[in-house]
Amino acid sequence: MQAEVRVERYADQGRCVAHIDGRVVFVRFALPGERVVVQLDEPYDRDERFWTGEVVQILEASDDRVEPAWRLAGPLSTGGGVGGADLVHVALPGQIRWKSAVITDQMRRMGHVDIPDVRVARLEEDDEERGLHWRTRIELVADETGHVSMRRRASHEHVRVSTMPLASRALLAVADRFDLWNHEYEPGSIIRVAVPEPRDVHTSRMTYKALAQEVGGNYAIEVDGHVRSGEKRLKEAVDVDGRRYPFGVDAGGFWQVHRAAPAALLKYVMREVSEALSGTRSAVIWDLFCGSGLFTLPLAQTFSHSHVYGVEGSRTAVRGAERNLHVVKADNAQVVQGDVARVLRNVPDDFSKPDVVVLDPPRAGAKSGVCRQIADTGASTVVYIACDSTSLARDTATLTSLGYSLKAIQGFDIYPMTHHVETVATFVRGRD
Ligand SMILES: C[S@@+](CC[C@H](N)C(=O)[O-])C[C@H]1O[C@@H](n2cnc3c(N)ncnc32)[C@H](O)[C@@H]1O
Repeated sequence: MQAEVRVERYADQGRCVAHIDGRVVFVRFALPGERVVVQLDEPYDRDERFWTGEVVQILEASDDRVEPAWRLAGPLSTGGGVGGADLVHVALPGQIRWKSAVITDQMRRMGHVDIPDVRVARLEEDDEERGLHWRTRIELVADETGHVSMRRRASHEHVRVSTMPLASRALLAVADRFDLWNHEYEPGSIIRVAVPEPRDVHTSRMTYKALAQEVGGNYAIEVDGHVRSGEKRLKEAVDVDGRRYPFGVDAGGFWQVHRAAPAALLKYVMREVSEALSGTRSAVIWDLFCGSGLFTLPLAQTFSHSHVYGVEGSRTAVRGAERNLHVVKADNAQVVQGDVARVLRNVPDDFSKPDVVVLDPPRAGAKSGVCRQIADTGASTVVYIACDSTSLARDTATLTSLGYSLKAIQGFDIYPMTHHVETVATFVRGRD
């Protein structure tokens, strides 16, 4: 069924809200203010509280609308549907407005905090690259002929691809060198490519050949979790405030995907922690959900008279973090492997009263139990890095009910062309 609607406002998951006969419809590839024709997703049961659908025709376009720079990721009706870029129809400034509106709305409605519109920062070089070429990691699936492909939404169809416009230029150079797009794999296998960003060159000005040379052996092509080419342990470097932090990261493990995200997030987090600790010579800092130590290592090196207590669930990431700390001789940090909630029940006395807690949980957030454990320590500052603003808003409501107030909040557009956004919220103990 198709229907003509006036699009009203942004919703979650990259969709906008419209109404048909009083019923809510969540519309993909829409923008507020537009008049569009929507194809409703099947089945649209009469008893459903809301329907979902996708724009098939634009009758009145928003000023924020652009021609998708990656057609395959656009609407199904124009040959798209492969996913991975659900805001590809929106100009970059419009994407920022969208993300700011979503974070602000969720924080006000679910977090119950009275805040001005949240600022969302764009990352270095995204303007020049028009929001493309930022992914240092991609995942593809081999289609029935064995070629790399992406799955088309609402179908079992795999679409063979011959590039991936969100992939960094260094990654595309490696793909080119190995003729990834024409290679034949076992049908159904998962191909993951990871290429740390070369740091001392301007990648947009280099040929693929020169870039592949610059990358050298520091890349991984994994098939079903096994490295077929390159290195199992990748070398990442993060430059912040004139200092370079080196990290070894497992090829299949977690690392911030946007090539400029580690530096942007680290710079901001370090500033928040420095402010919180100003005048304190020796402190205890917790880094929960610490991965390979993106925050743990710089915190330990910068606050060398303090003790940093990291907690991480993945054994591989913990081993990586320990090795990373060892390489820079940061012996004032330790990383404990285990579920955060469980580990926090038995923290050694010396570290049980943190001054500052940094936490960077997965999409589901920290949840009320961990928020409570943090609040029970009496930590004066909590720096919460969130990849899901709904979870952040829910945990904000918990933290504020336990005596914290929101001191600062900023978004980072580390996932251009998608509805995803990273948010960093700083909470301090006590009321405003
Ligand atoms: C968003 S990542 C952040 C990692 C790190 N801060 C970074 O930026 O590289 C979340 C991390 O939490 C870990 N994790 C997820 N659930 C966990 C849990 N219940 N307990 C401990 N670690 C967990 C994951 O393995 C992952 O490394």
